Amino acid sequence: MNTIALTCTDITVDFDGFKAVNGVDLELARGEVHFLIGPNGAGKTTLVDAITGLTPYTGSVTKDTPGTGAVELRGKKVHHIARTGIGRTFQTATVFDNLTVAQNLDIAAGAHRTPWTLLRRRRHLPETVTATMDRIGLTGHADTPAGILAHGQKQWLEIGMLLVGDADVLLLDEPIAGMGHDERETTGRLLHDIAADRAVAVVEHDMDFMRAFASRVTVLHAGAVLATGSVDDVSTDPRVQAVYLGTKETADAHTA
Ligand SMILES: Nc1ncnc2c1ncn2[C@@H]1O[C@H](COP(=O)(O)OP(=O)(O)OP(=O)(O)O)[C@@H](O)[C@H]1O
Repeated sequence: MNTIALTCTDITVDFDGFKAVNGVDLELARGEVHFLIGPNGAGKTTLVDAITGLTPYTGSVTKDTPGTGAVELRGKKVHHIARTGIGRTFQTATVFDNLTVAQNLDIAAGAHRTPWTLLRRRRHLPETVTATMDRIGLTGHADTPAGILAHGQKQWLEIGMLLVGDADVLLLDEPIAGMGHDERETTGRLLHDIAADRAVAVVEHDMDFMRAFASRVTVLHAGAVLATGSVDDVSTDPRVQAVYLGTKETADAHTA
């Protein structure tokens, strides 16, 4: 039985009267790669923004950490939320282009070190850095400046930076955008590898990737949850088919 790491209850984000997210309930469980899908404007990114503290909302988000218990995240600052173990990537990787792969990971692993010691190349990297580099397939690029990595490799580095920072709930925004077939497969396997003892949520538009790698799927439409369940559950749901076939009126009728 997978344990719940993050619980969103009745999340609503109101932009001057427009509810971009409208009463969303969502549970992310350890051991699962949970895909958040939905048409453009469905509210996926806004929901992630709310969870990570970038957007005000009503409702509740609780993070459950073994040994610590449940903590309410609403009202906490972005860096406090990150410190509870919630890590996020963006569509455009946010790595330090001029630093090497190893240095990027070392910095993410060493929040307690001073800026000078962070920038100085170390003779021995911490074990967590070398192990993570191996895990994300970048050991051969340890001394490569992150700025010249391929797009996919940058995404893997960013995921690695969350791992060395001890994130155990990962929220990834379109991690395979711009990747070729082999990179996608590698990314899908990496997501399942890291989800073994973490909760991983993936905002995604690529339905083939979702079908291949989702443990669970939540479909958002017009700010609300349209369906949640296994790939088969949501694929055969007439409301979901209606949204993706473009017959929005049918979906609205089903939701009402
Ligand atoms: N700061 C904002 N102010 C007003 N409206 C916003 C703001 N941010 C997002 N929106 C609107 O909220 C809705 C949801 O946007 P959001 O980016 O969360 O959707 P999405 O499901 O992530 O879409 P996509 O798949 O295109 O990235 C959209 O209609 C968007 O225009």
